[in-house]
Amino acid sequence: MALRNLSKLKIHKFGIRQFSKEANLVSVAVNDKTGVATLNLQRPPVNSLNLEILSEISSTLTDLEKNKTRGLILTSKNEGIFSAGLDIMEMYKPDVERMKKFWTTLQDTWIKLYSCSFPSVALINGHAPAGGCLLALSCEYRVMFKNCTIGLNETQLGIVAPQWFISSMRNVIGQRQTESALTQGRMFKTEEALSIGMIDEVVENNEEGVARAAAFLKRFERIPPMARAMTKKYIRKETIENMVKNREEDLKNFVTYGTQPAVQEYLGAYLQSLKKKSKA
Ligand SMILES: CCCC/C=C/CC(=O)SCCNC(=O)CCNC(=O)[C@H](O)C(C)(C)COP(=O)(O)OP(=O)(O)OC[C@H]1O[C@@H](n2cnc3c(N)ncnc32)[C@H](O)[C@@H]1OP(=O)(O)O
Repeated sequence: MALRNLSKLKIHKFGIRQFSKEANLVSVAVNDKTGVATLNLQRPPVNSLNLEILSEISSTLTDLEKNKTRGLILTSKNEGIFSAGLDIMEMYKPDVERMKKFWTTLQDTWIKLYSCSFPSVALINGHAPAGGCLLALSCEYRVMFKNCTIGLNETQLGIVAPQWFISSMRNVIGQRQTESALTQGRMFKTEEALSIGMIDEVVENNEEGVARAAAFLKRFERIPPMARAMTKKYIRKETIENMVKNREEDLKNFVTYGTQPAVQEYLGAYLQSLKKKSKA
């Protein structure tokens, strides 16, 4: 078995092996022929990122790295929503110890995804606000469904995107577009995201999305993996090192800032507005 730490192995025809974690918040399918792993986010209802799903994504990335995966497609089982971003319940009226663990796990997940040696594609088959956008930006290529939205909307919630969120966006769309997008907390429609280079391709459906993601990964078939991985490492080095160097301070900032009464008020009001909308 290639991925020892992943449980519930099932062998499917066409050489696709399906893996699910015990808690089933993510599932992984590895194509035996190409070595490409598809990591599905599957936390109902909207793939919001809480401690548990982040832990699963993080440990899956470790397993994929150990098992010399040839490529990653990160997507959602819940068509229509890629990920609703960080689970606001982890930040609203938090238990501070859990809040720290949550943030540390988010940092770990980002470091692993941003620095993974294998090529990565986000197949954004639904809305991708905030933390969902961060996951997509951390991949090397983005393929997105029509009629969806993506962006770092933190300022709209009255919160501030951390430096490494900002860097992840700046490295894709540049300083000017990032400043404009983040100060407004702007969510981009698919076509707008394409026009500013936040995504690379637009697709009609899952079948086309998987094909386009696979076509991107195929570009590396004849590139020596070590040369590819080292080049990616050099290009992303500064962003990763800045984050790693400052991660204690980043954690401290998150807790201090996140627990401020004004921020709690914004988060509470935002949660209420989401709930009201879902009941309407
Ligand atoms: C403080 C330092 C910086 C911290 C950085 C934070 C970055 C973040 O990621 S903050 C999170 C930002 N996320 C959002 O703003 C997205 C909010 N959600 C949505 O816009 C929509 O839910 C959606 C477009 C993703 C999906 O819309 P849809 O109509 O399909 O579903 P809803 O009816 O809105 O939601 C269903 C259900 O899920 C709850 N929910 C939605 N998003 C979140 C979330 N991020 N965290 C927790 N819960 C969420 C929503 O309240 C509904 O709950 P109920 O069914 O109980 O009413």
